[in-house]
Amino acid sequence: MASIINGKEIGQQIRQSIADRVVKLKEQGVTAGLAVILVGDNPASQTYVRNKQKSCEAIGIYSELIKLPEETKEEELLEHIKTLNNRQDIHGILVQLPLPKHINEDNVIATISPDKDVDGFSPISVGKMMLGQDTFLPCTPFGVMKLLEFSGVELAGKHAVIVGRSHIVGKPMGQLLLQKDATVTYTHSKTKDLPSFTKQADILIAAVGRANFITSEHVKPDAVVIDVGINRDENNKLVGDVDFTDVEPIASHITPVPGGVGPMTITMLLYNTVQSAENTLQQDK
Ligand SMILES: Nc1nc(=O)c2c([nH]1)NC[C@@H]1CN(c3ccc(C(=O)N[C@@H](CCC(=O)O)C(=O)O)cc3)C=[N+]21
Repeated sequence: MASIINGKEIGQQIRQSIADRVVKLKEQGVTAGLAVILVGDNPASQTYVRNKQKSCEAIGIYSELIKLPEETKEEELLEHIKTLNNRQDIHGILVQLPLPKHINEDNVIATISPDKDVDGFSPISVGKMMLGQDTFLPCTPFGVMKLLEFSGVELAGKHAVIVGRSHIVGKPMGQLLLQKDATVTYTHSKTKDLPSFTKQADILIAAVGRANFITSEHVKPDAVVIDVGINRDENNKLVGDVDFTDVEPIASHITPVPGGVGPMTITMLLYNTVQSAENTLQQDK
C-alpha cells in the first residue's frame, strides 16, 4: 500500500504562503499581475486557462486574459507580447500552448522577456536552469520537486528514471533531480526494453502522454512513482500515464491523477508570478 501524495493539499499549503506574499506586496503598493494569452478556441486550453485565472483570483493576483482568434498572425501575437513586456502592472506572461500550426512557438517563447517568463520556457530561462542559476523554473517539474520535498523523499544518490523527454517536462525534470544529486536516466519512445530501465528506478517519473502506459511490470517494489500524464480514457475520464490500480500496491509513494501533479503546476505558476513581482521591488532599491 503506497502513501498517496496529495498534490491538491500540498498545493493549497504552498498557495497559502504565496497569498501572504501577495498581501505584503500590496502593502508596498504592488499588485502581482499575470497575463495569459490564448490563441484559438481549443476546449482543453480554455479549461486550463479558466483554472489559472480562478487560482489567481483566489489569492489576490491580478490576471488578464488576452483572447486572440485562431487565424492571428505570428507578428500580431509578438506585438501583444512586446506590449506586455513593457507593462509595469504585468509581472508574468504565459502564452498557452499548443499554438496554431502557422505560428512558430520558438519565436513566440523567445519574445517573452526573461524577467516575465513565469513558465520558464524561454532559451534564457532554460540556459540559466541548466547552469543552476537563479531563474524561473518550469512549473510542472518545479511542482514535482516540491511534491517530493513535502513528502520527505530523499534524492541524493537515488536513481531517478524519467520516461519522456519533452522540453517542458521530461528534460528539465532530469536537470532538477540531477541538481539534487540524484542519478538520472532518460528514457523515451526509442528506448529499447523500457521495463529494464524503469525497474531500476527508486524514483520513476512518467511523462509520456499515454493513458495507463506504466504498469506494475515497469516498477520496482517500493519505488516513488510520479505521474505527470493528463490523458482522457475511452470513457473521457481524466487518467494519468500510470495504471494507478495496478501500480499503487507495490509503490512506496504515488501521485494520483487528478489531484497530483496538475494542481502543483498551477501553484508554481502563482509562485513564479509573485516572485517576479517581488523582483521588481529589489530592482528599485
Ligand atoms: N504555456 C503553457 N503553460 C502551461 O503550464 C501549460 C500550457 N501552456 N498548456 C497546457 C498545459 C497543461 N497544464 C495543466 C495545468 C494544470 C492542470 C490541473 O490542474 N489538472 C487537475 C485536473 C483538472 C481537470 O479536472 O481537468 C489535476 O490534475 O488535478 C492540468 C494541466 C498546463 N499547461
